[in-house]
Amino acid sequence: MAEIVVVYYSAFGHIAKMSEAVVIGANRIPGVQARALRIPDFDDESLRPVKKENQIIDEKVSHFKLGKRIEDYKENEQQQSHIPLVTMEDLKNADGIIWGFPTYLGSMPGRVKTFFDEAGQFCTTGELEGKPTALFTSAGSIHGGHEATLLSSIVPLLHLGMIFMGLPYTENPEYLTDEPIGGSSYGASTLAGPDGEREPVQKELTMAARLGERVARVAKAFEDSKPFE
Ligand SMILES: Cc1cc2nc3c(=O)[nH]c(=O)nc-3n(C[C@H](O)[C@H](O)[C@H](O)COP(=O)(O)O)c2cc1C
Repeated sequence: MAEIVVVYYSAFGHIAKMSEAVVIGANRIPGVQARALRIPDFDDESLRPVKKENQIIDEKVSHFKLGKRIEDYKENEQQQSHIPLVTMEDLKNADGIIWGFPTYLGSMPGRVKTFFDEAGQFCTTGELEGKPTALFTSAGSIHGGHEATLLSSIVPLLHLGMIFMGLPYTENPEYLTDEPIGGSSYGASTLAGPDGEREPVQKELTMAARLGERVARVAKAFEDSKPFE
């Protein structure tokens, strides 16, 4: 059995929904078991990006509905509480790892970078080397940095010696479109909207599922090619 872990961070639930689709896709491959695991927010509330003192209510930023967002954040934290927290052991034991996180300032959230830094120990031990890996993200705006986030996030994965996989055109005709949807050669993505009200649409979820399927197929093939232990 090849094990796939979908490791995600999600403040408002969009990435959590995408992770469900990635798990479903990975589980389509016979002999694969996939599950989602969560990177929790910072324990220290002063480091969290979503907090009351950041929610300045002002005419200029009214389209972001910032006041409402602190309530959404708390609700989403509660809704995701049944998803187990990821550990370093989970990463070591997995045959493939798919990472999902929102776009913050055109790159990965600080909490996710901190988690990668903690996993930096594997650069020297090589325990993640050779595992297939992929990425998905979400962004408030269609021009908010989906591709910048995915591209820059490949870097730590390569430092860890993982084998990066994207989303090929031939398998994903959905992103050859003029519709305002996420998705690119670098990984799956969804739009949250400037006020966070948009939900992932079916085409984005379909691409997320295919990403899971693709990594799972390779992880299973690698597992099958290992010498009998
Ligand atoms: C600190 C912070 C920075 C953000 N930066 C961006 C950004 O650069 N571009 C963008 O389109 N959206 C940005 N957003 C919006 C997030 O991408 C959006 O909330 C996220 O995709 C929703 O995913 P989630 O529901 O899984 O948390 C930012 C949000 C926060 C809290």
